[in-house]
Amino acid sequence: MPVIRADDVITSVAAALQYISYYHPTDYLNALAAAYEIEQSPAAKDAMAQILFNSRLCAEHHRPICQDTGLVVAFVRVGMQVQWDSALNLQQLIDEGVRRAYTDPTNPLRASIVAPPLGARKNTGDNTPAVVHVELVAGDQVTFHLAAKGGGSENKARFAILNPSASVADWVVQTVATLGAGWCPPGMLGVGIGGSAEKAMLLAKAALMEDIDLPSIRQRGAADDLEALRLDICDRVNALGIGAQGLGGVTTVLDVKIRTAPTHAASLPVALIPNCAATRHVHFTLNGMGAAQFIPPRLIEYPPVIWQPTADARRVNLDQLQRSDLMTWQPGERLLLTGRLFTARDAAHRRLIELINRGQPFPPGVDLTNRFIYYVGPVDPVGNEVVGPAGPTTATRMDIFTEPLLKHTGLIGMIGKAERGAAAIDAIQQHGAVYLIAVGGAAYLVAQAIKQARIVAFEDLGMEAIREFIVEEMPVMVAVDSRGNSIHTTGPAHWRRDVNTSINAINQ
Ligand SMILES: O=C(O)C[C@H](O)C(=O)O
Repeated sequence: MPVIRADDVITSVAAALQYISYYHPTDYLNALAAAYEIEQSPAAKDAMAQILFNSRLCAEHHRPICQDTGLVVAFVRVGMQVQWDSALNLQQLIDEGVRRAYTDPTNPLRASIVAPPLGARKNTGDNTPAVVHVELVAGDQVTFHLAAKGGGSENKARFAILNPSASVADWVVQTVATLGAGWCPPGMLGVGIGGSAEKAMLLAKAALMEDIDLPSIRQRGAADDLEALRLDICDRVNALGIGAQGLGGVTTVLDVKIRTAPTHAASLPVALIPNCAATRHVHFTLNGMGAAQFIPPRLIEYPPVIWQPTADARRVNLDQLQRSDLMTWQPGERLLLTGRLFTARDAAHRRLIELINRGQPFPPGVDLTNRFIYYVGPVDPVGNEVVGPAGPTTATRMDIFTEPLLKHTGLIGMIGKAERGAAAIDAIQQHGAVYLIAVGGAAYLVAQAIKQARIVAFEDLGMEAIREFIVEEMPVMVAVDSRGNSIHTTGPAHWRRDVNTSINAINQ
């Protein structure tokens, strides 16, 4: 009877999480490289190039692909014949592995978990606890499927109980059309169909742990109804024209994974969970013979994509910028920013707005006059770094804070990722401000442009503290101009097409 030792679980979980923080799964890289080749939208192609180049840099330097190093989700299948040599329970073993991985001094990962979820929402400091699902199965080994799921894509999870005669494909396509780009496409869709409400969600999440195989299914033709459904959803979602980062383009999803379970005669539960460009998952098995080993991918097999800023990018000096300078910037225009900017995301925004509402001054060092806020929560630095990977977070969450900040602080622009809502766009237009985007999922590449970083306020918020960054040629794109025109509206509208056109494009 195999004995599973505590230390083997802890060591394997820690090694697995480090591994997926800097190595994209090969199937995802290959699928993205293929999508890059056929992409016709210049903006989307540029974003894909940044994601691919970032991936290579991370693999070379063993630093996280994305600043959001995720919430750890573990699906564990425990063989009923194994014995355990452990004083800790399975949740505690996995949490100890998470703790070690996220506080590893050679590659610290960002602690993103807050508890309790309401009220204080204090960062737990080591990214614990993980979300653990356990299934007892026949056999004499324990299989772990681990993922580090980004918050932006998890936020776009959706669920419905459809009428049994409704079309699942229609629901998925219509739902994806409402999600915006905060889930960082191009990625994957996990779909769970059947079971009960909670079972459908678990099926959708578990489906995302599978390798990408839709391109090979497309080549040989669907073997059953489920494969046909996957192809249909994939083609129709791609025909929406959302594209990489929501900029408009040919590819939004690289695969659609579906798992099903029997359900009640009255119900058709369906769950949808997207996975972002920083897709991270791995599996391993313990059988009593020691900890799992993870073989590094061969860098020589990485897609040979080197990203460079385009020659026509506008160079912007952030330290001499006036509101009036923004008026000539066009949606889709590429900029290289040099100078000083501030960072702030969810928790810092809440505090700034509280100060405004109470009529109190901002902390010393936080003067937003003629400045930009970058929505980011970076990874801690190592070695010679001034900051770790520092890609943008979803701007939409900051929409409710945008009008008061523009009105009361002299702020002239924001940098984030994904679209803005109508109220935020109105505020941007009203105040002659702009909204810029950096590429989500290219966090280590973006961080190369950050030359100095220091915390200036709310240090207790950890990664959510307000920092001052000095950047040099930070690559961004104008997403909403000072007249309120948004590339997230015009881009997808331009690239939307009927399904047949989309199938032809992908088959070429
Ligand atoms: O938390 C972050 O840094 C990003 C988040 O995953 C998001 O996509 O909004």
